[in-house]
Amino acid sequence: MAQYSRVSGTVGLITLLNPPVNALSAAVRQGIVDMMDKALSDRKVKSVVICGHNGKFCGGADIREFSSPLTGPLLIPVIQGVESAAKPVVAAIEGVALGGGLELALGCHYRIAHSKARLGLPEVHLGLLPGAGGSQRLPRLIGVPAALDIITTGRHVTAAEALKLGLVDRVTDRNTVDEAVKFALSVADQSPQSRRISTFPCPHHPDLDAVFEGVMQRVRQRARGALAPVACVQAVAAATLPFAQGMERERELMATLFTSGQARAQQYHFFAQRAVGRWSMPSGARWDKTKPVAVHKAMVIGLGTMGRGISVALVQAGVSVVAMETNEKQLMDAKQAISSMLERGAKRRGVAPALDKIRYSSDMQPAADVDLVIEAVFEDMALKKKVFQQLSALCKPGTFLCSNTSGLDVDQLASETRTPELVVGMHFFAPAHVMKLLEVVYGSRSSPQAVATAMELGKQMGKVSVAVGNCRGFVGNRMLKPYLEQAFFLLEEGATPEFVDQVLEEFGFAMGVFRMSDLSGLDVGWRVRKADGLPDGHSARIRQGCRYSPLGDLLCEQGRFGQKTGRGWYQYDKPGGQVAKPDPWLQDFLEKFRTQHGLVARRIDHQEVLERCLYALMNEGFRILEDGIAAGPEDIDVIYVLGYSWPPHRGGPMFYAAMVGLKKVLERLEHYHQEHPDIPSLKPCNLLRKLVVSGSPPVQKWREFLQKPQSQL
Ligand SMILES: CC/C=C\C/C=C/C(=O)SCCNC(=O)CCNC(=O)[C@H](O)C(C)(C)COP(=O)(O)OP(=O)(O)OC[C@H]1O[C@@H](n2cnc3c(N)ncnc32)[C@H](O)[C@@H]1OP(=O)(O)O
Repeated sequence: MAQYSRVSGTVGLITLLNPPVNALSAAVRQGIVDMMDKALSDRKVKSVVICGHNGKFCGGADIREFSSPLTGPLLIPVIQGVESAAKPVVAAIEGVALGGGLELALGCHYRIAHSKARLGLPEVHLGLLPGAGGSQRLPRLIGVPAALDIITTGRHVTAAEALKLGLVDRVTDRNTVDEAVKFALSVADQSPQSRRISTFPCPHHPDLDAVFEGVMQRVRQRARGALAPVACVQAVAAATLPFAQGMERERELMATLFTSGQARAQQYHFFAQRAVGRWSMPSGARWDKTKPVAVHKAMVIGLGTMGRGISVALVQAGVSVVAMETNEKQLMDAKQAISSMLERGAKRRGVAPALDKIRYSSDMQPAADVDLVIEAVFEDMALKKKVFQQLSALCKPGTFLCSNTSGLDVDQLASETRTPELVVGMHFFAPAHVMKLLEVVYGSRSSPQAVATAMELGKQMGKVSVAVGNCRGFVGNRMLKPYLEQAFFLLEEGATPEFVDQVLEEFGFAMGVFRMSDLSGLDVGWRVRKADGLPDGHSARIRQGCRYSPLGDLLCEQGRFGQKTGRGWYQYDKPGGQVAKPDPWLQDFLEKFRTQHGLVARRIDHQEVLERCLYALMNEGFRILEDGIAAGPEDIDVIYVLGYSWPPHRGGPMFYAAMVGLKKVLERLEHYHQEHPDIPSLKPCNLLRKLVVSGSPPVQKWREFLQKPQSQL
């Protein structure tokens, strides 16, 4: 809804009221219409101010309403009503003006923003475009290139930048509503006619065609098959037409996006990112019943790539850090690398680098005086255990002990300490100061407070933290295993790395499975597999009675560790080179391998690559839910979109399974399992069967079919 009052004698003040972000629900839209009528019919009122309740102008259209039939007045005529008002209307922008919120502000005749306000049109992240006139008014106000940038990236603009761009008329550090009221008084006698953006011509640009062409090319490259970014460019292109025609084009494009599965997927992802914050543990402990401990000082042990990124992320979150590394050369290199990362980050954010927040050590002693330790040494259980033993002896009571591990048993590490309840896994993703995902892994003895503290620290570091149970590979890497496995089997059966990667990249992954393996290094998984004992000789393709592909191991034996060695599944021009080229050596190697093992190469098509890789991965996701390692499908989907480059416009693997149809996924898995009975990951899991028998409920209902989560090893 919206509230109305008359202030300073002649200013009608309309306050949008829909906590927490004053989203433009049907009631708010109706409120704007009613309160505008009131202000316009009140003869004492000479000008109007629109503001938002509780320091937030407006977070945009109410996204929750998108999934049900529309009620109440439409946003476009509501904004047109504001723009065509005969009395000047001023938007008082505090907090955020996003999406429909900014579109409403663009319908006002003046915009006053608080210096800390953020403005933007982030609809592209929801699979949409600014469809309430935003794609037509913004370019008219600030020009096509700036509008294209804001609309296609969906980025938030600071008040300072907004002023520079001409998006707002004034920025203030004072009370924004008071300033807007003063401003409204000063313009009360002026006609709003010349301030209606819809009447502006689109500003001239010497080579608009080249601008659109360049942006469209960039957008298509980045979009990975997403429709919205392309539609955003098309909508802005229509701003060169008369306003009414541009609006019609905006409407057509919006209608296509609105009904697309992509918009549904991206809106699901929006809410899933928020849902994972409401974590729970097998004991019943929950996010809203557990208070995290504030972390002021932390120690990072091991300054390889991960330790450096973690240190930077902690410092940027305002935490004092002791960064520790025993190897002198590594320590020196890390100091330099961390300082320059901090300097670059500070420059980007327009602040001073917090170099004084970090100090370095070559021994463990400072651990005695910190609130939390993140161990980030090499992924080796014996080494990590030793570190945890030392920490247990050194740390003051109450210090949280966290391991940055990508899949090792957190319970084993905890058992090396006197305080297993204070031990959790914190699985960061490289580069740790950039990637948004954090898996927080609770062991069987982790206390709710340890989990709450790690979750909150992750949030403070700008991450989306997902609490997961303890099992090999946790959620992300556990699901990666059957996916990789299928890719290897497909090579054995006749596919090439280039073809498999092409299919997966067309699906929307940033990189296919083989390019990704080359980038992360083939030796990492090899070392883990060797520790488990590799099969050899005639049994090379069988492990524990099941089909096993030794291809990755054989490549590593040849010193082909991927991009860093210049050779892996592809060849590169030099070690560390970035351009992957098909390698004739590999082709020859695969042919010899097939001959040696009596395999006959067959033609493998696009559908088989997609189904075998993705359905095996999804099947493992169902198992993870069944085992209680993830509390719900949203947790898995957030992990895959934010950590494993799953395309956001496909929602995540569990959402995608529901989109494809659970029945179809089940049937295809049954088919492939019949063809390959020696591959257990293709055997459909019970939860999938149960969901199909129950009529394939939507993903939002799956939690009702899950057992209480529990830690399983
Ligand atoms: C017919 C269509 C016509 C016109 C086109 C217009 C389209 C749009 O406007 S689409 C919406 C565009 N706006 C956005 O994308 C903004 C989305 N929100 C955010 O980015 C953030 O929430 C925020 C920056 C506004 C605030 O961030 P923060 O303080 O970190 O809070 P949360 O993100 O946790 O959000 C709190 C709470 O509010 C819910 N919420 C936020 N925005 C919306 C919204 N636009 N509609 C509905 N609900 C919203 C959010 O889900 C949180 O609630 P839950 O924890 O219960 O999920």
